[in-house]
Amino acid sequence: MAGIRNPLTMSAETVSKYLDMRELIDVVERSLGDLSDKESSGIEQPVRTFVPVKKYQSLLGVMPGYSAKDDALATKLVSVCPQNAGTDIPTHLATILLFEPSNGCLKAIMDGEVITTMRTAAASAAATKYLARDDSKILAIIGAGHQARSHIQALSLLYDFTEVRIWSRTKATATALAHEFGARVCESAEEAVKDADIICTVTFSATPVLQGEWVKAGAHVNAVGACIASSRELSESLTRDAIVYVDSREGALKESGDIIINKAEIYAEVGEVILGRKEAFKHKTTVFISLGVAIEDVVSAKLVYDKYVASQGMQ
Ligand SMILES: NC(=O)c1ccc[n+]([C@@H]2O[C@H](COP(=O)([O-])OP(=O)(O)OC[C@H]3O[C@@H](n4cnc5c(N)ncnc54)[C@H](O)[C@@H]3O)[C@@H](O)[C@H]2O)c1
Ligand SMILES: O=C(O)[C@@H]1CCCCN1
Repeated sequence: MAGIRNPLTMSAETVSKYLDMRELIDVVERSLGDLSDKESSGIEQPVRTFVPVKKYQSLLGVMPGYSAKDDALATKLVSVCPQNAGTDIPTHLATILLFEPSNGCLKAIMDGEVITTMRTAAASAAATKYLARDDSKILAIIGAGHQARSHIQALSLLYDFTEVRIWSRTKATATALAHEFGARVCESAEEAVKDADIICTVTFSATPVLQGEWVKAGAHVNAVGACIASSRELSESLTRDAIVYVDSREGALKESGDIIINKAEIYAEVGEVILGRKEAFKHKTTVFISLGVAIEDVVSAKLVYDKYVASQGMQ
């Protein structure tokens, strides 16, 4: 059995091999429900710590969590370095340490970048399933990085889109991504979101990239990119007029500029909707503010580890 003296090391390639987006959407959906029901699921998840590295305008995030239901204990260490954009090094670098909860032994050191990219899109897909209209046909993506790609992949599994539109500040990256998916590149964010049913904002922007006036009544928005209190992607008019859901109320009140700067009212955690305790309002304009929560990484890492161990015939 892998233990403190010989933890498994799992590369991005290995992690990818054991992650299937459809399965991940189900697993992450369940974890968000469990997060909103900590008493019975036994989730322990402090709000993450971000260490600012001002000299390089970067952050180191520490994201620990435990799920008693899954008996899974892990922490993610994630570097956020926007200045890496355009280089060979990604803007997000992550490692996940998975522990054996019964004795504290380190079981695995695994790449966290693939999990971060995929589990974030899986969380948005789970929220979208509850909050968007079932007959959604037009998907608009603002931003053209890793999250843009994984969001198109995840949402395309759930909806039969007739059109996928992309706008990004750098046209070349939008064009390359659009080419992969047969999507349309737009000249402005406003053009991209016009009449869209589902909109995802997946940028590093610190100021609003989506204005409420551009959004069709009844559309659903996944706001994924603004994860610190000083950044927001959504205009005040949008968070004021839409029904706002978050992944973690505790996290959003500390980390979400879309909530804090806009003085937005949180209607519910998406987990409360998953549990059937709060309404979904599929036909009204809805916003899911995703900050990313450790429990999504914990359950994803456990899934990968268990599948790997089973495939190797290990205990
Ligand atoms: N909610 C979550 O769970 C979660 C998880 C991972 C990443 N994120 C966040 O999502 C965002 C995108 O992550 P990624 O991995 O795709 O990054 P990436 O570097 O791969 O892509 C970033 C995209 O944002 C665009 N961009 C950068 N600065 C911008 C600005 N000022 N205005 C408009 N567009 C701008 C870039 O052109 C690029 O298209 C980041 O802010 C990241 O922190 C959230
Ligand atoms: O939840 C996450 O994994 C990321 C970490 C970096 C900031 C955005 N959210």
